[in-house]
Amino acid sequence: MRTVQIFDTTLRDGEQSPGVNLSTEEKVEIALQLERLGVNVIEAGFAASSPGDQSAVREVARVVTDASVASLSRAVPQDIDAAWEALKEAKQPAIHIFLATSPIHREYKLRKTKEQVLEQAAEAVRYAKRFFPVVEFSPEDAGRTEIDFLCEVADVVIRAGADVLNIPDTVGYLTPDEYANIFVQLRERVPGIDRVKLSAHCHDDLGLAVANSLAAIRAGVDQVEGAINGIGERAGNAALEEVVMALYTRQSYYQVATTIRPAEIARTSRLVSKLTGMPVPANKAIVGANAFAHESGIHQDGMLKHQETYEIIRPETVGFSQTKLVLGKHSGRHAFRERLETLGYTLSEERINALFARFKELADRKKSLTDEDLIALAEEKHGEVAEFFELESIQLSYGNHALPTASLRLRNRQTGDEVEEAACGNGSIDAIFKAIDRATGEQVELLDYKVASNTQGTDALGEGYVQLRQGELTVQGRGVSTDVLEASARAYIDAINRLLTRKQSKNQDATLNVVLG
Ligand SMILES: CC(=O)SCCNC(=O)CCNC(=O)[C@H](O)C(C)(C)COP(=O)(O)OP(=O)(O)OC[C@H]1O[C@@H](n2cnc3c(N)ncnc32)[C@H](O)[C@@H]1OP(=O)(O)O
Ligand SMILES: CC(C)C(=O)C(=O)O
Ligand SMILES: [Mg+2]
Repeated sequence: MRTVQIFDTTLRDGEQSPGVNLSTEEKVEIALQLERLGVNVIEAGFAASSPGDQSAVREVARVVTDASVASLSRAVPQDIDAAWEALKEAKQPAIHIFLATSPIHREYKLRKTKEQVLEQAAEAVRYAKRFFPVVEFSPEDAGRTEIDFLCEVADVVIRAGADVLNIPDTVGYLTPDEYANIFVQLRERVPGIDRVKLSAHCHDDLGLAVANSLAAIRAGVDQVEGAINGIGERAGNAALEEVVMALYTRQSYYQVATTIRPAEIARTSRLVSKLTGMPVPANKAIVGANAFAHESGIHQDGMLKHQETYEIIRPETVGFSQTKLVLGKHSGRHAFRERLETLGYTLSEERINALFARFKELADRKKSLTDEDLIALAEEKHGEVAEFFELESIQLSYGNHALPTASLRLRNRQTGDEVEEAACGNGSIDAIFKAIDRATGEQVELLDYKVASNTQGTDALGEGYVQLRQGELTVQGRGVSTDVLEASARAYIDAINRLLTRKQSKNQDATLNVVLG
C-alpha cells in the first residue's frame, strides 16, 4: 500500500482566515501538536509577510523535530531570502514558491505575459534551489489555467529543479473529475514529471475541497495539503481530518496509508479552534460536537443494540471519549431508561412510563435534557404518592404597577373533575399558591419555599421546593420545569398531594381500627 504525505497549512493558509492572527507562541503550540498528530510537512507561515511571521516560522522550525517545516514565498528573491533567513537552521527546511498562471491572474493581477510568468517561475525555483533542499512550486489558480500552459509551467519548474509540484484549485472551482484529470494530463504530457512529487491543494468555495483532494489521491498524487478544521482563505481549505479519516475508514477502497495518528485528531481540532477563535460547527464531520451524538429515539435504540447501526467511525478512534446519546424531544424510551439506569435509577416500567411522559413534555420546551435535568425529574416525586391533583395549565399576569394574578386549571385525578381558580397575591408565587389553595380547598401553612436552577443555561430546569403544614401533618413537595414559576406550582401541588395521601392513609388506619374493634 502506498503512503500519501500530509502537508499541513493550518499555520499559513489556515491563518489567512479573516480575523485569525496567531502569535509565535500559539504557532509553536499548534506545530508541536501537528507533529504529535503525525503530519509530514508543516507550512509555518509566509516569512516575508512580516517580521512576526518570519520569527514564528523560525521558532516553529526550532522546536519541530520530525516534520519538515516550510515557508510560503512569492517568486521573488527577497521573499526567498526571508524564508531562508527563517529556516536556515531547520532540520528539514522547505520552501513553497507560488506564482499565478491562470489568464485572469496573469492579465489583471500580475500584468505579465505567459513568457514572463514562465521565466519568473523558473528563475525563482533556480534561485531557491541554491539554499533549500526541498523546493515546492505552485502555479496559483492552476484550476483555471489552460492545460497546455500548465504543462509548460510544470516543464520549466521541473527543469529548474523543483522537487514538488503542487496544483492548487485556488478558488475552489473544479469538480472532482476535472481536478483528477489535470494530474492525468500532467503525467501524460510533461516529460520530467516522474522527478517530482505531485501535490493537491483544494479550496472549499463549492464545498468540494475534500472530494477534490480524494479524487487527486485516486489519481495518484503523492501529497495532499489542507488545514485542521478546514480553516483557510474564504470558505477554507480541505479539512485534513476529513481527508485522513476517509482514507482510514475506506482503506480497502483507497488503498492508501498516511502517517497520521487518528487518536490525536480531536485534541488538534480543539487546540486550533481555541487558538484561532474559530468555533467548529456542531455538524462538522469528524470533529463537530454532533459527529458522534444521536438524539432521535430510533437511532438511539439502534446504537444501544449495536454501535455500527449508525456510526462508521468509533469516537475513540479520533480521540473523543464516547458516543453521546443526547436526550431531547426526538428520543425514545430505550435511551431514556438506559440513561436513568446509568445514573443509578432502577425504576418500574410504570414509573418509567410516567417519567417518560413528563420528560416528553419538558423536552418539547427545552433543547436537550442533561443528566442533572434527568436527576431532577427522577427525584421530583419520591415515595408512593397518590396523584390527587394534576396541573393542567397555568397563566400569570404580572406588571410592576399591577397586582400579580395567577389563573390555573387543576384536574382532580380521583374524580376526573377540572377545577379552575384565580387569585391575586403580593407576588407571582403568592398568587400561584393562593390559587392552588382555592382550587384544592385545602387550608395549609407555608413553612418553607425555595427555588433553584440545578442545570445551566437560560433554558435550565428550575426545581421548586415547598414545605407545608396542616394541623400536625408536615409535608414536602418538589416540582421541576423549565419555568421557575411552573416548577413552584408543581412543588406546591406535589406537597398537597402528599398531604392528601397522608390524610387518606390516616383515615384508612382509623377505619381499620374501628372495624377491628
Ligand atoms: C492563494 C494564496 O493563498 S497566495 C498567499 C496569500 N497570502 C498573503 O498574501 C499573506 C501575506 N501577504 C502580505 O503580507 C503582503 O501581501 C506582502 C507582504 C506579501 C506583500 O505586500 P505588498 O508589497 O504591500 O503588496 P500587495 O500585497 O499589496 O500586492 C501584492 C504584489 O505582489 C505581486 N504578486 C502576487 N503574487 C506574486 C507572486 N507569486 N510572485 C511575485 N509577485 C507576486 C502582485 O502582483 C503585487 O505586485 P505589484 O505591487 O507590483 O502590483
Ligand atoms: C499559495 C497557494 C498554494 C495557495 O494557497 C492557493 O493557491 O490556494
Ligand atoms: Mg490556498
